[in-house]
Amino acid sequence: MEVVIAPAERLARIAADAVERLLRDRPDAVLGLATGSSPLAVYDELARRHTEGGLSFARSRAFMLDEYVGLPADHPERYRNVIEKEIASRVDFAPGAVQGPDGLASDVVGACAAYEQAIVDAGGVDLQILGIGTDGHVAFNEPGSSLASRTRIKTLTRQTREDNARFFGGDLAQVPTHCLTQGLATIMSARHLVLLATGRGKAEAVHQLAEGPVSAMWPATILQHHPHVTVLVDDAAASRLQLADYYRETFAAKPAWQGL
Ligand SMILES: N[C@@H]1[C@@H](O)[C@H](O)[C@@H](COP(=O)(O)O)O[C@@H]1O
Repeated sequence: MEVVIAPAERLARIAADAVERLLRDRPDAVLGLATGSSPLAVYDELARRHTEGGLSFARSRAFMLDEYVGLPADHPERYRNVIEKEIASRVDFAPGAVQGPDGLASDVVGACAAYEQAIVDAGGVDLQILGIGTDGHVAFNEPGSSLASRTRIKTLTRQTREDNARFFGGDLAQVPTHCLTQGLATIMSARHLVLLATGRGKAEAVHQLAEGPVSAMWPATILQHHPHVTVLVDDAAASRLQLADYYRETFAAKPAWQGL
């Protein structure tokens, strides 16, 4: 696991560099897109590079991590609509190239199995962008999630619903109680995981992710078993890392050609 500590604007550029390097090398690469506020600056940077630098997504495909259950198709907080607004509509993905779990499916089990199959049929995710919840969840794999889980329905914790109430006018009652989410094993199947976290509120989760024991109580800790993980954090999110100095020295000495 590589931990990079840098100001938030630089983190977004570093993540965008990894996406750009992948797409220039393999234009038909498969991306994994996350919602939440953490990746927004990365999406801004990618949209800018598309407009100003000719970075093309036309041959690529993308899979979303998760989706609320039951939000109407036109609800602005439905993750499919959030991803459309924040990145898909700002670049040149082909129609239908961005997929997400169907939070309105009547056959939930079938929809989750179909989503897993769609990812496999696409050849798997090459680069997965991730955020992390304050309780250490990734996608919507809440504490207690099976470390071997696949896409399925989950009940959201009160903590996550409170964290996300800000997107629903601060009204907890408007936040859905359930979601469909890629499982931890699904996420672990992606070839490169790039996780972004900023702010002191994420410091404990980031410490557990990088330095804690692997445990379902901090679901993100499963990433310690992945061979290619990049954790991009600002000073505040890094404030509880025991090995922060080592991570800083290592990244400062890293040759540019290595990329992430
Ligand atoms: N399902 C999303 C996660 O994918 C995201 O990582 C998390 C953190 O969000 P933020 O980046 O806004 O802190 O929020 C939600 O729960």
